[in-house]
Amino acid sequence: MAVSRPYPEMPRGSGTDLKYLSGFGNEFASEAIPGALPVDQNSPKVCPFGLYAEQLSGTAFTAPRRDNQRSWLYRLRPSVGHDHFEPYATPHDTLNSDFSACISSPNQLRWLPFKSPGDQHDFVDSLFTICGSGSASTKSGFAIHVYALTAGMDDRCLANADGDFLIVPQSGALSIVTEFGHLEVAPGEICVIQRGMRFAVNPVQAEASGYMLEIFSGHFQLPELGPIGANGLAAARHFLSPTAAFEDRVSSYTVIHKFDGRLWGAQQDHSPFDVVAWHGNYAPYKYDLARFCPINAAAFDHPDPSIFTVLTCPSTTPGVAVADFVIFSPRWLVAEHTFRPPYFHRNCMSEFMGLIRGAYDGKRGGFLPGGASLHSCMSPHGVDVATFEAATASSEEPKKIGDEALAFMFETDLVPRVTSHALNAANLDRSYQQCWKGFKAAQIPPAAI
Ligand SMILES: O=C(O)Cc1cc(O)ccc1O
Ligand SMILES: [Fe+2]
Repeated sequence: MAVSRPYPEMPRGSGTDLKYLSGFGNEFASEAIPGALPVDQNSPKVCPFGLYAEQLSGTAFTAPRRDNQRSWLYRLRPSVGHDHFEPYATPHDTLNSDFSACISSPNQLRWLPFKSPGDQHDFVDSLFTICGSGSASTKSGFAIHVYALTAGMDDRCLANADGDFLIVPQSGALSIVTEFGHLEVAPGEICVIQRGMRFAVNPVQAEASGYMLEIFSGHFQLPELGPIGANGLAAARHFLSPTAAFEDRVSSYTVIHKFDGRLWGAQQDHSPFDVVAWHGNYAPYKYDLARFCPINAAAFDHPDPSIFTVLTCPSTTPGVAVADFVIFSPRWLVAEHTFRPPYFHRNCMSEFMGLIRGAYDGKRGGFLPGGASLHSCMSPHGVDVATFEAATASSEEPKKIGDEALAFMFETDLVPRVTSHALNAANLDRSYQQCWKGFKAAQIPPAAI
């Protein structure tokens, strides 16, 4: 059994003793100081210790009860206590939320591992958008970014008014400070920081890099399980939200605010992480992908990858996602008389893939940890020649895709447009097509014609 850590989450070897609240979408309550949380009501005339009550709404006030998300934060000072927002420039200008001027390419695209830009930079300054669709201002669409940071955010934080971030670390653990408390997220884990929440990302070691999906509409939810039943895939209890933690620190602090695709910065004279207690169902969370319980074919044929969906952001069309987060994690392949790797196909959805570690069973070479591929709507793709030949000659024995392999896919119904800096990047694999050259044509015997 790969997962042997005690439950709930215990300290993770980096000197932290973080405690988490478990469950997906629960009504949580947490206080860093006993008695800080008003119990009978949300807005007392005077809050305990003179704290300020503030609501953070993640859905419209009138959203149906089952979808409604909001939390109440009890803080040392109201979050409005900052100076004017001024435009905030990043050194490389590689963050996009408007894709109208970007190019949608039918070409199969692949990138070798993304490297950090070289100079010292933090999470925000390192953001590099690869592709996306729609726009933040219409609250529709998504963006896919990579990050590669070599510095902490010091006295700076980010809040994204444009949507939710799903962060997928690839190398280096992240220590994430949020208004709700602290999260530590290592490669093999993911975290979600929703719209509006202030947070700061710091590397636990010297560097960290990874991928990030941003959705401009809605929120992630667990996929329906249908005939699978009540259990399987990601279990709600394995999602972990932080416990309240605060600092009362006077400092020259910059609040960076991403709004309608642009970054703005405002100064304030204190840390924004001053929430002493909170309650509600709108809170960041993390999830250890090792806890995912995959379902797979037990007799024959290759199922569609939707069986590996961890989280989905639904569109308004039933069964169709703005974006799904899907993983290809350790599991047994046992299907008989079956081509076991991913089949050749053309998909009405678009597929962005990344590799956290190891090798992906659909590609023998070229798809590397920290790299990425994009197969857009109806662009044909599938295994390379070497993988095809090995799979058609392989034995019928059960085969384990072991702990060393972990790939993921962001699958979207929208058409991704690729930024010019991603299309012109030095690490774009300009010979990707070559991996599909050399398939021998099937031969129909003349007698069969
Ligand atoms: O293209 C890919 O590698 C992703 C994928 C995996 C799979 O098992 C079936 C279909 C599919 O698109
Ligand atoms: Fe695919």
